[in-house]
Amino acid sequence: MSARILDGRMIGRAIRNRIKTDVAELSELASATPGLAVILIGDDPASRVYVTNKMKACADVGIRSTLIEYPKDVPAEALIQSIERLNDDPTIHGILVQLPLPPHHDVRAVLHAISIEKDVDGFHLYNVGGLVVGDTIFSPCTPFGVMKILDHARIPVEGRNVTIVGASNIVGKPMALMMMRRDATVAVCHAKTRDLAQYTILADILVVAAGVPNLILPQMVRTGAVVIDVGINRLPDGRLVGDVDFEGVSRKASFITPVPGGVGPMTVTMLLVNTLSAARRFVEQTHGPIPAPVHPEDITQLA
Ligand SMILES: Nc1nc(=O)c2c([nH]1)NC[C@@H]1CN(c3ccc(C(=O)N[C@@H](CCC(=O)O)C(=O)O)cc3)C=[N+]21
Repeated sequence: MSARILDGRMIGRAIRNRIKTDVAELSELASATPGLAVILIGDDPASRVYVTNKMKACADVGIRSTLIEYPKDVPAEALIQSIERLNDDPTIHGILVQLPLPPHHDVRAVLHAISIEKDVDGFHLYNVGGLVVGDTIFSPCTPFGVMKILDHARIPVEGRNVTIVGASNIVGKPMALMMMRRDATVAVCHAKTRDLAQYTILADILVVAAGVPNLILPQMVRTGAVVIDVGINRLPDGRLVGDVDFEGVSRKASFITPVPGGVGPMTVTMLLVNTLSAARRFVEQTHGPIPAPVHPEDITQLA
């Protein structure tokens, strides 16, 4: 068997085209151009590249974005004040604090200063809790992007065995909740899991977000499985690879996401989706209901 490639750039492009239309419509209808504020603390070059890419993606669909930079030793109070100003700014609909923060910063305190209505990363406790009970305002971008990839390829989730490798707050745990919401049977594995293969081999859908190159080998994957690789690892030779042995596993899986060009571009796309959704919400709260977007299916919904 040779797996079909789930092309995150292509799916992302299709969604971004629709966002572009919706952004233009919202700008015209309510003169509210969606606005995203990105806060970057410190001088991590990788973070800078990610932030630049996100802002470029915003520009492509007509979302205004503002970069606010702080040195790594910015006092906590200054940071919180800056976030509070953005919370009160009617031209800003989404706020993103680029992670990881430099050491010594209290990540929780920073994330929880963000207004839940502007928390387009979905990292605030309220939105995490919303995900648990099924009525979140914003879903975290990476697992949200994974769901959109599956939906786009019409891969059913209900009743299927989903194994998630990685239990982080930003990928593994919210991924598990989204899959449970769709009536999958979910196993979550992590660094302390004994005999990982015992769980991965059961998976109809395998989502890997561990940050370990070649963690998933062909013998660990069931024939015909759908394999979603969330890992991003930079090898010493400069190559970017996921957590899955792509060559080997492609021969066994029915669908597979590549790295690069799989989940990564979808993460950025879902940030745009959440920012659009935040702007719509703002307009509705200040001016009352707005007509539904032109598209029959609401891209901002988790489904
Ligand atoms: N507050 C916050 N929100 C985030 O969403 C967030 C964050 N902090 N910190 C870092 C991680 C990582 N992340 C990625 C986004 C896009 C790609 C992406 O576009 N990847 C390309 C390749 C990019 C490259 O060449 O390096 C791809 O997979 O094709 C990857 C990773 C968002 N993150």
